[in-house]
Amino acid sequence: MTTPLLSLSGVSKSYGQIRANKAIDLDVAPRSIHAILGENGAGKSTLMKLIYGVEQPDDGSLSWNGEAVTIASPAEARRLGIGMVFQHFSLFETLTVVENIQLVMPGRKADLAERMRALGREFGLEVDPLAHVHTLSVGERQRVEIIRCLMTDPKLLILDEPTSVLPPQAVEKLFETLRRLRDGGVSILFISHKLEEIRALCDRATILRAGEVTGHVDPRAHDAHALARMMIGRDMPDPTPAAPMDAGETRLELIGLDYTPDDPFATPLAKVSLTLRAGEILGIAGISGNGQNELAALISGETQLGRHERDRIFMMGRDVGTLDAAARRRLGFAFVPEDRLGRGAVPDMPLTLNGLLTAHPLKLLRKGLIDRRKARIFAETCIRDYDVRTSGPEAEAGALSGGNLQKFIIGREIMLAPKLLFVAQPTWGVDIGAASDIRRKLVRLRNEGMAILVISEELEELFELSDRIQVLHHGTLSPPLMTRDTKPEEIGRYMIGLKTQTDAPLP
Ligand SMILES: Nc1ncnc2c1ncn2[C@@H]1O[C@H](COP(=O)(O)OP(=O)(O)OP(=O)(O)O)[C@@H](O)[C@H]1O
Repeated sequence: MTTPLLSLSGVSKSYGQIRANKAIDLDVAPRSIHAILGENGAGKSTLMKLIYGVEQPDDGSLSWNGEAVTIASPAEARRLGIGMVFQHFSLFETLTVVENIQLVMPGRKADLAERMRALGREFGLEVDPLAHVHTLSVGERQRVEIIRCLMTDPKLLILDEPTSVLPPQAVEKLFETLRRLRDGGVSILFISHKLEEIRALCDRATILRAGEVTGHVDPRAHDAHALARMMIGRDMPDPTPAAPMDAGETRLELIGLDYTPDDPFATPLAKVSLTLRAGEILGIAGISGNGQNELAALISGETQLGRHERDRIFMMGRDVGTLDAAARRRLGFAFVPEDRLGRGAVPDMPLTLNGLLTAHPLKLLRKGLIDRRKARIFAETCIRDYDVRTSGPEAEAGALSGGNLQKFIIGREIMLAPKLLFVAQPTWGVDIGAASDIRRKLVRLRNEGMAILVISEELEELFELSDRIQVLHHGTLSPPLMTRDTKPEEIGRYMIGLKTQTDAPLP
């Protein structure tokens, strides 16, 4: 048997009472693409942090090419030949690509640019080294991050949910790159919740459940259902069907909304119109960076229109364009932002107080003071009903795994029983079991008469959820398309701009 490139034996890590990794054994073979699979909170990120030297194991040992090692820091990991591409990019927008590389790597600009181009050609990672980062698409930024790692000549590359930020075309390209890297002698550890992707890409998979390894398998030999069962220990439920509904009252209306942001890197919006009624889910498709953030800020009230701008944004029949977020919430509006830790929650506050952030109108305050008992019951209910895996309501939001925090925030907003719910990327980073629960809940709420607006980059998700879909491209919105009469390819044509706002939808 060939010596594994990396081998973990009996590795454990606890955070206080939580045993995030329990006696993990893992061998990563040379020249392999190895998936790490598991529900939210199963311990995947913790394991990667141990391998990259961000955290130290409490117990167990690691070996690299057959020799025992201690990886005391990320710098040490890089010296060994371990690179990590993070989910959140860490590039400076106003610098060029090569200037960003220069920050972490010695060398003349011209030489670095040449090495970048050579790596780009070899691995299909084309990016112009002289381009400013703010002009790059998400896919290109990710390529820069990967190139930056490759310049240190790693033998093992760790990618934490790299596809969650990419449009479908870019995913295929990334896979091509990863296969070439493997063939060139690099091993890859790949974390993803998307089982079909793992089956298409990876030669091996290790499955974690509640911090423990529950299996090492060849993912190509099992279908997605079987993998899901190993991960969550049960079968996936079927989706809830949408009940036929009569058109209800209009709860959200945008009429010819134009918006020119102050930020030169933001996307202006032009003539955006949509109507959303009670008992309906409207999906907004599109590749990120086409105005999603700007539109979300205008609808949520984070951005307000100038005083002279009237009759552009209506909620529950009221002109709300100039109202702030709190005033819109008082009308029965609730919002789950895409950015969970920045806008959705305060990381170093316990869940009880994070619940209060938006749920205080549910009489969780008494004479201006927090009613601790009620606030606690609210957080406990949310944790129970939305299957948030955490030590309890006093846990800090920042200590939850990404997917579990998402479940808490969605639960908190739904518990407000809003008339109009707006969810950006409802299942980002959420495992497949929890994602299907969230979708079923949204459809049930729609069946009960809630109006729901969903922004998502995942077409499959929008097709499962939405009654109608509109596509955002370069700050303009396509006409509404009835989901049941529309094929994904047609949405795809709007996504890349082959069809435009003024083209009539197909009959
Ligand atoms: N800094 C921390 N402090 C306390 N608990 C933590 C910390 N980091 C992780 N945990 C806990 O360790 C467990 C494993 O978390 P981890 O982030 O490794 O899961 P994950 O499998 O990567 O989940 P996800 O798919 O949601 O990202 C969770 O219960 C989490 O709450």
